[in-house]
Amino acid sequence: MKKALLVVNPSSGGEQAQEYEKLAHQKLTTMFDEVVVLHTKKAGDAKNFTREAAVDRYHSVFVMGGDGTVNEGINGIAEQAHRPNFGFIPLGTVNDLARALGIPLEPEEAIAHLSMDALQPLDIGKINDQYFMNVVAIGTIPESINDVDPEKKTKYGKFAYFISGIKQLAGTQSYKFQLVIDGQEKQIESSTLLVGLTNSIGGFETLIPNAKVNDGKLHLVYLKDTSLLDTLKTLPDLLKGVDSSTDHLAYQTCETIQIALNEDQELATNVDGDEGVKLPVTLKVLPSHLMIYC
Ligand SMILES: Nc1ncnc2c1ncn2[C@@H]1O[C@H](COP(=O)(O)OP(=O)(O)OP(=O)(O)O)[C@@H](O)[C@H]1O
Repeated sequence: MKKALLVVNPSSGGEQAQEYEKLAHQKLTTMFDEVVVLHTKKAGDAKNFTREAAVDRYHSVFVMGGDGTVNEGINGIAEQAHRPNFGFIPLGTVNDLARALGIPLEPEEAIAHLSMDALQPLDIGKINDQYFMNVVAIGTIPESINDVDPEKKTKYGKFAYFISGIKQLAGTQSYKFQLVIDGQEKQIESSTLLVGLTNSIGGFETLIPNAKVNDGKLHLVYLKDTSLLDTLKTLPDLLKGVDSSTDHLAYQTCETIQIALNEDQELATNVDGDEGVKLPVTLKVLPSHLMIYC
């Protein structure tokens, strides 16, 4: 008997949230013998619900919500011996994983698009004890995103991130990072460093065009900037999409990376759009760790 769990974040999806839930439930009942629906009430619920479903050996788990809910859903199953197939209906403002997988951004279309046969392996990343599916960002611009008021983020979406990033540029500060990339030590100075798993970062779908969802690689991009003028020089290269190092940006792929600050400073990471752990961090890729409905 095939059993599925649908986790719904009722705070995502606006006025039509209930209608989307009804449609998703109807669709899943055509695919599975039993469908259990659970609603989140707070941060951490989606992770707990999917973890319990993995322990109970569900065939598949689905989440409806923004990238935060998708990240939690993945964190719930990533460490389990039995990992149910994972699916999601994007209801957020950024939806990077949906963009990377070509899942329709329109919820009704995404629901109609779900099929038992449309499954593919997905790489996920691990940062210290936590999992991510899109990006770990560190430095001046990500710090400013960590400070965006969650209500504004929901209301203005990508635009809020953009404005906060631009505002922060005025006070660009570079950091001296100590990196160990696949065992090789490297000292760099940069305002902003990204480790991506997919081509879509912060809603910009062509930022790392070569990053495929199951290429078994982490994609490291960092700005070679130490002043506002340097930062501005990186923008055309960033907007074009990063597929090689330039005078202003560095790009390389790897499987593991350790990131620490050289000096005695505190810096938090941003993991899949939400504030994450502080440096130092160790990141690694878990190739094809999950099967995802796409
Ligand atoms: N019932 C609820 N009411 C209010 N907030 C909730 C509820 N359930 C979960 N949450 C919060 O929603 C967060 C996740 O939101 P998520 O990122 O999925 O949606 P979003 O903010 O609409 O999307 P995006 O960030 O892409 O715009 C959780 O971390 C939790 O804090």
